[in-house]
Amino acid sequence: MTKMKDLSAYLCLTKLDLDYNGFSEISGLEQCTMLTHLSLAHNRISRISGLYNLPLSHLCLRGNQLERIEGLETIKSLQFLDLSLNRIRSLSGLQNLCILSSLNLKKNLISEIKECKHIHELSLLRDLNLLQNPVQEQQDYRLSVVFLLQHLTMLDQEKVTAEEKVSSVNKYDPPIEVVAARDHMTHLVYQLMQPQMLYDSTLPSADSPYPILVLTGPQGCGKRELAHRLCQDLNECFGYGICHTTRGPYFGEENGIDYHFVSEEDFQNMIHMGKFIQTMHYGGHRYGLTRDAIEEVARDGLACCVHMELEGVLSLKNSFFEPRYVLLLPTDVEKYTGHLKSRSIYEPAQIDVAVSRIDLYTNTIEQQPGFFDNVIPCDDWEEVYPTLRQIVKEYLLSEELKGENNNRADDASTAHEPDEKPPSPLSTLMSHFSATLDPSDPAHANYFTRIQAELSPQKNPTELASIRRREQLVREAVMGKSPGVYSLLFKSSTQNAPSSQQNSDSQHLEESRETHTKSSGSEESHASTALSVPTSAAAFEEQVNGSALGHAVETPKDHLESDQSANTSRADSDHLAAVASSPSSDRRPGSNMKPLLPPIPAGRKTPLVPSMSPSPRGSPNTAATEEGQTNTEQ
Ligand SMILES: Nc1ncnc2c1ncn2[C@@H]1O[C@H](COP(=O)(O)OP(=O)(O)OP(=O)(O)O)[C@@H](O)[C@H]1O
Repeated sequence: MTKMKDLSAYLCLTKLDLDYNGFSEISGLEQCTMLTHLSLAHNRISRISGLYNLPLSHLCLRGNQLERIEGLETIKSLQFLDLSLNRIRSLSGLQNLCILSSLNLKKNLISEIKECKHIHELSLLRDLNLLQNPVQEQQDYRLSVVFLLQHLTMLDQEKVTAEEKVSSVNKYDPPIEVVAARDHMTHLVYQLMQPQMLYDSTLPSADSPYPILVLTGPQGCGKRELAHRLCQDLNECFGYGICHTTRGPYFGEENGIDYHFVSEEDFQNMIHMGKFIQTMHYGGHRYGLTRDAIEEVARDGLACCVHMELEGVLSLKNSFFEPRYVLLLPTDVEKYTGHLKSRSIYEPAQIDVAVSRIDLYTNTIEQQPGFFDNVIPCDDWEEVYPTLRQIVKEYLLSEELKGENNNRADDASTAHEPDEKPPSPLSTLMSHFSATLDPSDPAHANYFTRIQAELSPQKNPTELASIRRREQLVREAVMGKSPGVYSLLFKSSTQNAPSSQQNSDSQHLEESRETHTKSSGSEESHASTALSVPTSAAAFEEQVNGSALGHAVETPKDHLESDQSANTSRADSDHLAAVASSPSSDRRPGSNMKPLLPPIPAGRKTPLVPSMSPSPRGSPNTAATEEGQTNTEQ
């Protein structure tokens, strides 16, 4: 048949199959108000019409000459639609079919993934077939469609798996945790590809994490100013960690003070050089915290204070650092918006983003109690800084007091208890940084596993030797026989700044070679060296020489002498430093062999091979020697 007949007389008709005819038009069905199933497959229909208000639930127009989807808007009851084997290019025309659950568009001419936007709102759509359409050639076609149509359970006759759904979301709209994990992974991989360095300055104590204070919160909440102010105010304790950014400086900002302003290309290169600990995209620019930025502060014997957005915090939480996080949260949106406007540097869209991100922070507080160590509402600018200062002071003071008590206790009784250690400002900060962690919190599991490992009685002979030596010196200090070495160590002075592995190595060599040479030495050198713990490499040397335990029982006098000897003439020191840093030097048996991984003191998360190559910041070895510094071994 080539023309449809008038079927008005069949009012109760529910199913009609007219496949394989020659119809070019749909007609004669207007009165069939009970018709739910209609099949007109393999005809010559080029336009959908004549179906107005029919109660169809199943419609098949397979194998016709359709070029567009039209005339279906009023068929609200449609659930199964087969338009396969046509010439359809767009999915427009389907958007009103709110209970559509199955759509077959196999063998059509759909070429763009973006066509899915027309069926994006069809929340009951479960089965979509786009097989043999040009769109299949598009890169990541399946993942993109799964992402755009998240209710689908079947795509192209294949089940959509849960893994596919998760992957698609992680690819196209990753949650911030995923972004942070990827960011961390990227930097870790690039870092591992570099010659490895031991960053002694961030490990002033093997027992505590290096203290970092992170001020976080939405853009323009004042955290940067607060960080600067805190570092000025408590400059005995904190140094400002300068991040890198690809954005240009605002008026009044200075390179190397507010940020290191770098080009996109430089930033990218730095990523590839494994410089960053974390990075983040914000407002079309990149921001990142480098290992060197932290090192710079740590070498001054200070805790590092940085500011960053939530994504940065998440990324940092994946790293081996264990900062304290203080959230500065605007609670009065109007006031916050007003403040952002008054800065006159933000576009309205930027302000909207910043304001909308408040929810990110509040949700995090609600969903992950304890995620931030402290939350300070930052609506009242007069009050914020004193509050922050108070919190930080409380950390410091309470720990200082605790430290004093420990000292006294040490004095009175711990001469026989070598496990007690007196605190230093930085170490008290560190101990506080670790003191309030909750062991039941999975976020801190890693930390506690590590602490557990550190508390383990199984220490190797070298570690024992190191611990005993420190304890001995501490007892001396407490009894007034030597200066308060712990308090001297972390003062903001270059004299006490810890040094690199290579430098420590050379120092140790110097000590070991001149242990019995008496020469005059300054107090600083004594203080600094007295605190030393053998470096891994030095420990290795001790082991090679079979003298690790010998060191363990060496007397304080030996120490004094070796410390003094460490401060011998600069020429000697330079020479030894050069020898120590020279890969070909014959400084210990087997030193001409491939470097062997020495034992790592407990508490180090990353086993690092001491590098013979100069540090990116210039050879700390040389620098330290030039400054006539003595070394603090870790
Ligand atoms: N390394 C980093 N990682 C994550 N976020 C960062 C980092 N460095 C800076 N940020 C944050 O990126 C956002 C944009 O920084 P930018 O300096 O451009 O903003 P701002 O307008 O000066 O606001 P603010 O006063 O909060 O710094 C700020 O919230 C800032 O704290």
